[in-house]
Amino acid sequence: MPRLLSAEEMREIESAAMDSGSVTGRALMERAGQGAVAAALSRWPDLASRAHRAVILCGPGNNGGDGFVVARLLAGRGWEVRVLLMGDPAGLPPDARANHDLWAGIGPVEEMTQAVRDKPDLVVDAIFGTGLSRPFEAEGITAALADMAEGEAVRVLALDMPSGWCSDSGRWLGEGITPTRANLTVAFHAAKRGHYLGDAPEACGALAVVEIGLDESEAGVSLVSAPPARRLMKQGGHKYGYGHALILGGGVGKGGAARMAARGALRIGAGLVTLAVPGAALQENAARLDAVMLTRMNDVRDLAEILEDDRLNALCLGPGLGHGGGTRALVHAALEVERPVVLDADAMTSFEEDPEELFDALHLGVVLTPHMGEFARLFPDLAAPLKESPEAGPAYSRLDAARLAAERAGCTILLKGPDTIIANAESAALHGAFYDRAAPWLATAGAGDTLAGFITGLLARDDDPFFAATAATWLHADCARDFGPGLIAEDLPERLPRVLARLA
Ligand SMILES: NC(=O)C1=CN([C@@H]2O[C@H](COP(=O)(O)OP(=O)(O)OC[C@H]3O[C@@H](n4cnc5c(N)ncnc54)[C@H](OP(=O)(O)O)[C@@H]3O)[C@@H](O)[C@H]2O)[C@@H](O)CC1
Ligand SMILES: Nc1ncnc2c1ncn2[C@@H]1O[C@H](COP(=O)(O)OP(=O)(O)O)[C@@H](O)[C@H]1O
Ligand SMILES: [K+]
Repeated sequence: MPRLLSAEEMREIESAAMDSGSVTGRALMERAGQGAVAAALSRWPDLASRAHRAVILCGPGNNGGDGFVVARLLAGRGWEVRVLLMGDPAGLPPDARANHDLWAGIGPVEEMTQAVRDKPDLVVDAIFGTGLSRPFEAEGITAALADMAEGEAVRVLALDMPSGWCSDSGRWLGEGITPTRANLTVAFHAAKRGHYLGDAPEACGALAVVEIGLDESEAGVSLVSAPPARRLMKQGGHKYGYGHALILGGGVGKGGAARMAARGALRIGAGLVTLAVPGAALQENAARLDAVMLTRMNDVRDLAEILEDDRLNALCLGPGLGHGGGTRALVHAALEVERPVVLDADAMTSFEEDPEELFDALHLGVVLTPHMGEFARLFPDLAAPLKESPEAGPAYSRLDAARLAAERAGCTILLKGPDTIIANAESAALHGAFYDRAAPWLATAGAGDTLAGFITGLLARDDDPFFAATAATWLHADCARDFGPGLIAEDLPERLPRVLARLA
């Protein structure tokens, strides 16, 4: 899986390479500029066909240095280039200063003021990249940038990050200021976490990652990619070899969520799936189910009896289960048998008065699948800082929140959203439904229930919770993308065969 870096990890990789003597900062900066120009011309071939006009906004650090390189390269292609600098050239770090001086031999460096007015073909945002450490206060500059960018024909190219966005958290660091936006963001060496978190991906427009000659490393968190097909296919054997998932369902008229979860578990390859519902709801469920089996479960005693069959090796509680003491008792009974279990929706919310009661009972085989609202009920202190405007970068992120929650809960947490985070005590991974994996059709009722079912099905197949959660998330988004507009949650399990066949 590709790795997503924090600003600090990126700096460590750069310094290690420079200290080893394998590369200089100047060479890295030159390649960054070259990569950015190449990425822009490849995305917008009309810009490659003849010379155009560019305005380049350079900041006081090395991001600004990249901007000077881009200015020089475009001028070399015959472009008319206007360069504006925020701050004093004397304060630029050495590599940026060197590139400033090279540019100064070609054209003027204007002072960046709020009064920039222009309508170029390309605006290059090289104000701040990974070094943004304080709130972004340049309101006039962002307004000028937005003004220049207005209109169909103008393209905004952001170097590393649209300025003002925190590259660690994907959060906007300019409270009260209209956020910057780009049409294309070019990241150097590796994508940063902020390219896949919060609102930043939308602000980035498209994302291109360019090589600047640094070695791959194990630093960072994984960006979830396609799961290996061999772990998802069936290789002969008996249905019990693929496990038996038990999904708990709600009462009369409340069974849809659990039925979708059950169908998801079966489609993803659990050998057998049984839905357990109160006696009064048996008939309506029987009318809606074929391959999914049905059993009666009126209360926690019934559940304990059902669980005496230890072939039921993965459980799912939450979708449509109802809120309150009855559900809490069921969750305790399910956790006591120490089998892999997904706790979703009502199974989490039922503990909002006393989350510790839940945490005390959790074990390593559990996957909690909250969306942000549910997360805030179980981990109010970890969610609260995400609602406040960050004061400095690198800012606290959803990734940080999910990791801390996983540590506290002692299990795997899957924090849902367009940026889904999967974390346990050892690892974290991020699935970004952005760029070429956008799946906005997942914003539909019941999408989360099917995801819970997908995870449960993989747990029944004996996959470990972290793999089950990451693979299910990827498949879930792929089903949505494969279906496209018009998607409703029932469609998700029905798309799995196609998605799985393509992976095979
Ligand atoms: N190192 C390399 O070799 C390579 C680096 N590369 C490029 O460098 C970028 C990282 O460079 P960077 O670390 O210099 O950070 P950058 O984003 O330019 O900003 C730092 C400057 O902004 C200032 N500042 C911060 N916040 C502020 C605020 N709110 N308002 C006002 N000022 C603020 C801060 O001031 P300070 O906090 O130090 O006082 C400092 O002057 C990276 O994104 C990539 O583009 C590539 O070329 C590859 C090779
Ligand atoms: N805009 C979006 N882009 C990508 N994925 C999304 C988007 N909105 C929601 N999702 C995904 O859809 C699912 C919704 O789950 P949830 O909020 O629990 O819905 P429900 O409770 O209706 O089942 C999650 O997996 C979430 O990651
Ligand atoms: K930038």
